[in-house]
Amino acid sequence: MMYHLRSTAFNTLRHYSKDTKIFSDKILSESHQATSPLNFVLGKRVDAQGSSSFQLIAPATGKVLRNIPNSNEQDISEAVLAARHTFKSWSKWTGFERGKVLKTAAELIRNKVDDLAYTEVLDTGKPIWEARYDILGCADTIEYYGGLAGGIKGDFMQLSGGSFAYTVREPLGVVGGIGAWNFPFQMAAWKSAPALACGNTMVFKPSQVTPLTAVMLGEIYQRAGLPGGCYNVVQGEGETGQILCSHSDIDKVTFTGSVPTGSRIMETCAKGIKHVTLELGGKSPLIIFSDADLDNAVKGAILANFSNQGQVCSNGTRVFVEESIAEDFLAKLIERVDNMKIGDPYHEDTTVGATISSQQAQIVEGYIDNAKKEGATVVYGGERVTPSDPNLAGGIYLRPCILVNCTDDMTVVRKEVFGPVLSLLTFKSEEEVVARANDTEFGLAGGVFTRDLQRAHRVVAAMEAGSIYVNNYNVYPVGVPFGGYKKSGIGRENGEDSLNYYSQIKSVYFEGGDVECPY
Ligand SMILES: NC(=O)c1ccc[n+]([C@@H]2O[C@H](COP(=O)([O-])OP(=O)(O)OC[C@H]3O[C@@H](n4cnc5c(N)ncnc54)[C@H](O)[C@@H]3O)[C@@H](O)[C@H]2O)c1
Repeated sequence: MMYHLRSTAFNTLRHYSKDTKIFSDKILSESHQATSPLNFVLGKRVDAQGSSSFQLIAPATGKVLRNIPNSNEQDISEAVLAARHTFKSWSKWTGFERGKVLKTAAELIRNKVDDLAYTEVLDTGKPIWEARYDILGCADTIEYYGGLAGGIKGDFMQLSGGSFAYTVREPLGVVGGIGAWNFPFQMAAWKSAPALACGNTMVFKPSQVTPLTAVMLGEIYQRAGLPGGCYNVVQGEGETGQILCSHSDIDKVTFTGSVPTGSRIMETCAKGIKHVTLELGGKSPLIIFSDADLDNAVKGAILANFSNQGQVCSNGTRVFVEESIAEDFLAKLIERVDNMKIGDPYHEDTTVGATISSQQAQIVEGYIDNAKKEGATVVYGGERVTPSDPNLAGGIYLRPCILVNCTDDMTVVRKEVFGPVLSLLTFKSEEEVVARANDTEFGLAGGVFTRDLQRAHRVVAAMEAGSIYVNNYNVYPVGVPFGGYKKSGIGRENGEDSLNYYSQIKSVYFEGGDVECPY
């Protein structure tokens, strides 16, 4: 994910600069984040008690920032207990009152955007303007759910003889949230805002790779008037996530991450018959017909592959280009990608920051090597770049990679790479390309570039995916639902529909006459 705003706003933000402040704010942010406790329970930062720990490494520099203890059963029980206790009162607030808190939080996020963005870069290595963009999008999302909260309501049905029925939309209880590392603040915001709007409370576990900004969101909610215990954070690796999902007092789990972890979480939740929402991986197709506006198609392909260092779940990494324009498309694509600036993510003009970790970089490079063995050709990039600043020597910077001579059966074309690797495939007919586009276990997103309206609608109708873009890619305006078909997930986030996944319906029958009983 995820760009919420229209592209004009995107360009404005891209050039918004506070260069002179960046360095000092960055240092401040680093020192604060290196020492303060990172669990958040009952409205306060607290240290976890677990005996094992993990390292927090800044992707931009490769430097170890600190060790963080894994939250153990005791830590999780305390957080869940706090959430359960506060649920009793929070769920009785009116939707309008809950909405006011969310709207205040959105404003506080906007006021704190630089601090949040610096910290997000520390965690992720993404370019600062992208981080700022993500954070402002989250403020919009939280405000959006603040607006919806007051309108959450049930139905009324008049029945015969003076009887009637009504429904009440009630919260589920305590929600366990688990996030991935590519959009850390967004995971916390997209899950907590609809959950809180419905009257639930939450215990959120960010990815161990990016633990910092989910806690800052807790402090913002607190300042906005959210009662302590409504939103709690526990830090830890997979084992901590497992304990959270298995806790008997968790009513629902909302998860973003890979398919194998999602499958394990679903299994765990099945034992307790818990509600579950899964936002999982993808291998999405982007189809470019010969009548498309070529410049826009090239821009779309870049948005579909290379933002956030290619670490975007909805990326359209299988780029199908109609054979007759493939050569022109490739030439324009290479020219534009060659303008991308790789380096210090804190610089406003950087467009490719650091890959999240050395392990992830090795996975990406493994896919590229394997693609070459299977017959693909690297026509651009794929190699490591060493920035001139020695401070960045420990970070991993990968040049975006374009592969040609690809076939549908290659590993790189079938598996989610989660890095900046575009596979270019060609096609001859609409029927052929739609069948090939759908030939995948995933169904998160897809795109089509064409000027032919009827064809656009035909292709959209035939594509098996949860989000489809026509003549653009990876745009996520606030309010538009997001989620996957097939193995890409269950449920939807971002949009009114999300409220259905954080609430349940109570139906009430009221008898207006005497009881009719045949016995
Ligand atoms: N569909 C979406 O909205 C979306 C968005 C972003 C990322 N993703 C997907 O996320 C993946 C990359 O993220 P990742 O590497 O962090 O994924 P991951 O599955 O390795 O980890 C995700 C989270 O699950 C936790 N976890 C690991 N094992 C667990 C267990 N047994 N029980 C409970 N929690 C456990 C991790 O600690 C982490 O917080 C990609 O597949 C990407 O497509 C999907």
